[in-house]
Amino acid sequence: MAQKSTIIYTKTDEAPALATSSLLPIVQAFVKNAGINMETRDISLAGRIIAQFPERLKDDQKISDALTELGEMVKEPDANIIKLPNISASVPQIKATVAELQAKGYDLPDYPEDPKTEEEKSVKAKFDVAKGSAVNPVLREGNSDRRAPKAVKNYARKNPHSMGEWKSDSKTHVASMSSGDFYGSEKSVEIEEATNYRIVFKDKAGNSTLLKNKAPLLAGEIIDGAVMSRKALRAFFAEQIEDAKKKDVLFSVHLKATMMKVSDPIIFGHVVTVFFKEVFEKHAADLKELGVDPKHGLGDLYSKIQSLPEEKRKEIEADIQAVYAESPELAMVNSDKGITNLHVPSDIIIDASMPAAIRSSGMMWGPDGKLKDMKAIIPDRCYSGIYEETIENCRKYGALDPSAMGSVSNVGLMAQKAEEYGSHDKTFEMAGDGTVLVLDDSDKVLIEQPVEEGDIFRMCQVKDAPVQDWIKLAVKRARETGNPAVFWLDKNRAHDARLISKVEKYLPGQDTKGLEILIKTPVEATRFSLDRIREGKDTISVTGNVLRDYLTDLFPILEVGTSAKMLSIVPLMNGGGLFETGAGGSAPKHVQQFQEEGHLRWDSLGEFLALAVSIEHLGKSYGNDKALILAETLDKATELVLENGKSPSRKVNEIDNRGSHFYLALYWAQALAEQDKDADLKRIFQPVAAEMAAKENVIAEELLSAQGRPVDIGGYYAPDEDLKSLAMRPSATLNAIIDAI
Ligand SMILES: NC(=O)C1=CN([C@@H]2O[C@H](COP(=O)(O)OP(=O)(O)OC[C@H]3O[C@@H](n4cnc5c(N)ncnc54)[C@H](OP(=O)(O)O)[C@@H]3O)[C@@H](O)[C@H]2O)C=CC1
Ligand SMILES: O=C(O)CCC(=O)C(=O)O
Ligand SMILES: [Mg+2]
Repeated sequence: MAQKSTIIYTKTDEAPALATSSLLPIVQAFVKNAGINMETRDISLAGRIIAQFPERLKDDQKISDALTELGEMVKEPDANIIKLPNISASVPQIKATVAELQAKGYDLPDYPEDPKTEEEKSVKAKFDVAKGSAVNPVLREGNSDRRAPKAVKNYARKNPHSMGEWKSDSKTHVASMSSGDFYGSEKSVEIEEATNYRIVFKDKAGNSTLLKNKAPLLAGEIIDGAVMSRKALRAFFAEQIEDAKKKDVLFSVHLKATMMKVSDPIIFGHVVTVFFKEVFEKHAADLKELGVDPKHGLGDLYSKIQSLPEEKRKEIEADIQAVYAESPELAMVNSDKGITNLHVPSDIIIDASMPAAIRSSGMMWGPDGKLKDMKAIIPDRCYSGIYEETIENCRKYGALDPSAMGSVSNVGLMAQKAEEYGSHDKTFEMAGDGTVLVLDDSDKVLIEQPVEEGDIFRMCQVKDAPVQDWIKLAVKRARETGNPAVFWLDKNRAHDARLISKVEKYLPGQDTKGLEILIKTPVEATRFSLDRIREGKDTISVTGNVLRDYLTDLFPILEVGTSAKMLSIVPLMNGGGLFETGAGGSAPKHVQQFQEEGHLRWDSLGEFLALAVSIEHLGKSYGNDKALILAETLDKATELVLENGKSPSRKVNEIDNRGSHFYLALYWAQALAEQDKDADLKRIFQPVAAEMAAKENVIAEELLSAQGRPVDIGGYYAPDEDLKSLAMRPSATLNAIIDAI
């Protein structure tokens, strides 16, 4: 049960987890004065794995299954959760976490790559609970409202971030399949009466295999079935490799293997084996023996061949080099370390990778460490057009101008595992040729798809209640802002055509008088929004779950430099609030910098914004006036952090994450001391503000002097809490003030 005065602050991974060690003690010291209890729940990758194996662990190693608990909590009206970004783990990340925990004395099993026994299958099933995007779909019991707050936008206009210039002769382009993809094969139905469905594969000989057992469907639910053809996909990759070479552009792949944790790793595996065809064919037997799985990338191959006799290993390495010599250059994730776009699937996450390239003149890093035009491979056509259109727009009109451009906010259909991002348990790689059938209780065929061996079949669902809630939220945002709201829906796509009918059915039930509400295909909507953005005008994008994800990185990165500065609210369908921090991820590169030189460039602005709305939600829900004042003053403090340039710098020996937290605390205390609505808060925070101001230089100095050398926090996925806290709270003077509040 969620308590009325409790806010849950999630403990996650990497940079946001480091930042939490510094920020949370400050926040707790402030909010307790409004009777708010701030508790943490561990949903980090390490925490999620540990929670799966209690029977193997000592009592002091066990942790409870916080994700399941929060998954229940979000259905209660009292829920108030601040959700920081967490790792959506690829298999290489899971293996690294297990190795780290084992070395720390946790008796965890190895990740079974190729489970054969029942025991191994059950172990793998447990790891799969923690794999990929395992957290967000569980917590997102509501649709999404993401936007750049006014203060953030104003700041960006006055202090525009760098933007790479665009040339009209840029060779950068997006390449997608022309047939055989999910887009081309999608079939969609709306369920009339509640029933159950099951998914069955019928082979050519008429033998049936049950792929998914009976699961419920509600009236009004939309379900889709689509297929990615293995043959068409591989032929497409082969063509594009040739074409990239001919055009002399970098070959790059952009997928979402974390959220699309079944389909996209398979697609990634195909591009790896087509690109390195000679290596995988010539050494097939050895690589099979070693258990190399192309779905995990070239990195997996490199690490597994280390156990081969030197001669054999060198032969394979030479064959890889021979492929490089013959092939187009690969886009690099880290050119210094030789890590390519095909090394690890979790390194090429499309929502962040495409906007980053568009911001850098449409270029990515090549093997020589220099920026170069690229071919962006996005195999499926469902959403790739938005990037092609944006690229085309920049080529035609030049880079966008952050000092003058408008804004595109988003209302995203996300609740109850909507659409593709809820499809993992309904996605299958086909074992043979035949037909996939989705059948209802009366054995009626809901969807039928012909398939061939190796094809990927995917079924998605979206329930009617979330769709209605989404339409309402769109109208609400249009009303609140006066901006046009555009539904990004493509009538030529089976699923979208059904959603359009729902929009047409439910919109008349809303008060839309005087509002501009449009429906456009994603490509048209991109053009419409970009035309407006160039005129300094704001537009609301109303999208499905995938475009929600893509657009809330794309536009923020272009508009304000990073999606970390987004306000990201999930009004839960049962009345509670889930407040996400920013729209980006856990920034692994920031941890690397912190470990090397003691500087954490993570910007906690997303946390500041989420905290303010969370505290405000609590204040409004329970008539807690002190909470309302804390929220209001926090927003003031956040604006001052921006205005006074107290955000983290990217460079060592300048203000970092910890310094920005100090200034937030100082400005927050000052705002509380200055207000006259609540005498208690004023009395408590006057001396705090005075002392912080008096000791500003000492504190700033203590924080800066902690930088400039390597930091050891006793681990990566499961760092030592004490070491982490020590590293993240290096100012004794500040700690004393905070701890005395
Ligand atoms: N909501 C969630 O839980 C999400 C989780 N993820 C997970 O995060 C991990 C990394 O994903 P990735 O695609 O690399 O995307 P990230 O958003 O983590 O990182 C991309 C880049 O964005 C910039 N950035 C992001 N957040 C901040 C911040 N708060 N302050 C300053 N800069 C920031 C950094 O740029 P620079 O390096 O230039 O400083 C960073 O390298 C993956 O495990 C992924 O699954 C991803 C998205 C959302
Ligand atoms: O859950 C994830 O893996 C990433 C989520 C994400 O990128 C987003 O919601 O913007
Ligand atoms: Mg995203």
